[in-house]
Amino acid sequence: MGAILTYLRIMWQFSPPRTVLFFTLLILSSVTEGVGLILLVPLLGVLQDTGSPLSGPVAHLVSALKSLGLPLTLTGLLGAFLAVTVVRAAIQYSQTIVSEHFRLTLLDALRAKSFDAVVAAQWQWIANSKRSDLSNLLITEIDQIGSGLFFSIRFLVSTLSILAYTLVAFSLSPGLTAIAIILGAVLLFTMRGQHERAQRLGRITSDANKHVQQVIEEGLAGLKLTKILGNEDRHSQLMLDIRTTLRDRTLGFVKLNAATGFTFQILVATCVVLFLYLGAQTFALPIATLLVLIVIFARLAPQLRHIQTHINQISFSQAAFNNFNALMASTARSSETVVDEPQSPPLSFGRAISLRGVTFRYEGRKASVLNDITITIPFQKTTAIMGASGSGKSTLADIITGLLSADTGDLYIDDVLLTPDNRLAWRRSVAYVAQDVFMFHDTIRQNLLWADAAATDDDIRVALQKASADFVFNLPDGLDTIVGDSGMRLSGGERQRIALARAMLQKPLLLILDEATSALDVENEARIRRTLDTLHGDLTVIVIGHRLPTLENADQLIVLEKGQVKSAGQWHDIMGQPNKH
Ligand SMILES: Nc1ncnc2c1ncn2[C@@H]1O[C@H](COP(=O)(O)OP(=O)(O)OP(=O)(O)O)[C@@H](O)[C@H]1O
Repeated sequence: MGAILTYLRIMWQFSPPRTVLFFTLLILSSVTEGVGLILLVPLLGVLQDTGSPLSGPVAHLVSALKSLGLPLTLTGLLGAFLAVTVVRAAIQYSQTIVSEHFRLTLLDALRAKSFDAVVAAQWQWIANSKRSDLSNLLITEIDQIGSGLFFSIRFLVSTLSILAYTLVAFSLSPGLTAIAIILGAVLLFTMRGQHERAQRLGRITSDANKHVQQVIEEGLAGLKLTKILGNEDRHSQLMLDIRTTLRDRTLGFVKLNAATGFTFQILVATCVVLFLYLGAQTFALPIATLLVLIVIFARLAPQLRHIQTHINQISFSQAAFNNFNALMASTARSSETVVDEPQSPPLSFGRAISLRGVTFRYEGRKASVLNDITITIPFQKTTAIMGASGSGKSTLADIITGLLSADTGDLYIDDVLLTPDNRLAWRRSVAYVAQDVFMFHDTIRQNLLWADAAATDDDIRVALQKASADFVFNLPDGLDTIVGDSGMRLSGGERQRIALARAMLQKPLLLILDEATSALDVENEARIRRTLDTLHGDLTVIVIGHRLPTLENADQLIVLEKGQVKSAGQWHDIMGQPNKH
């Protein structure tokens, strides 16, 4: 019941007017259903020509029909019955469309909300998250929530129908209906163990779905390694195991639903037989009333069974809903508190970027990765950062771009302290090219336009030339060449040069190259070096790397060792040899 209330709350929070419309249609549908049923009593009376006195709501309805000028003949009553049925069908038609539209837009909003929450989370949260769990939540679990919503709506439809039938039955035979209500309540109570089982099955199926997503994503991403190691069979076996687990879980739930339906059908049929026997023998009801009660019970029985399976389905979807809530809570705690409007201008600077006593530790790690870093990156100069693998160079770059925030210490852009409020504005001034280049499965042009959607072909040409990536123009499809998954159809060096061109299109104030020339051959590395030379004096550049040729033209060299600045100064002071600048 708690889950249904939760779904109702979500519906209300999403759109109060649509919730009101949905419930209005639901109530109208039940009322017309009840009226149609009550109409059957005089109709059957006329058919049988019993002339037995009418009482309760039947009498009220008949006098209402009389006052409307409707003759209480067979034709008049059949006409009224047909009219009520048509109205009910029209209401049910609208109700189906309204509720499905409501459900789908609500689901869409939940998907967008969770995706936006992930995008707005701090980089460290994103880096620590399991990609496959996130995609499972955004695709499969949201679909599960959609099914929970669907069955909550069906539950409400069935409940109101049952209510309408019960009210009509009560007006025809209060004693008999009272017995039916008590028996119905006992039935529902005895079945509650099924709901707990459904909830448990929902939880384990949700875990199995996560695992499937992980195996599929990692399997596809690691296919090259799989083939080289000859591990195709191992991979297929892994997939088979997880598919079997998922199939067994799903089958378990199907069996649970089928068992619920089986038990319920028998119990309900027994009750109906009992009622009709009591109605005819003990309560001695007139035949018209008895016939209507038969119609009511015949309709009531499947509705009761549906309600059971609906509750099972809703309980099953509970795990997905809990995961969604956990994600929203976790992203809310780790959200970048950005006051800055996305359209505000990039944060500019004209003197230096300064880090003062910056310390940083990754969550779950005992030791700090960066310790008391105090450095200055001068405006329009080139700074090289060197250090052994794991010394903290990339982490330092992430702090400078504002992707990570220091645990202690400050980052100043000229005299402006970097805070959550101006972090986005600062990031718009920074271009970052990493060793692993990310590319969309799209054309080279679209990959470049990601940096500046308004760039013209001329802008693109200039950027490609600057980045020594004019090989693009020799490709058969030129800018319209599809790069493949993550740029797989290009060489590592080609990807790096396109990434550099993309950074150029951004027209940044600070360009960070994090091992960005590691995949280049000597000739292309020399060309990039020449590009950097032409940018020298116009752009502030940070080059992170191990390879001396790319670094040696820097104005300043910072050497990191185990997260600390080992030395900082001019190249020749540290390396004992002169450079060009
Ligand atoms: N997301 C993370 N969570 C936990 N620890 C991390 C994370 N990213 C990096 N580290 C750890 O932080 C340390 C510094 O990593 P970093 O990538 O900054 O080093 P680096 O100097 O750039 O190394 P390389 O030259 O090999 O790229 C390493 O010990 C690494 O294991």
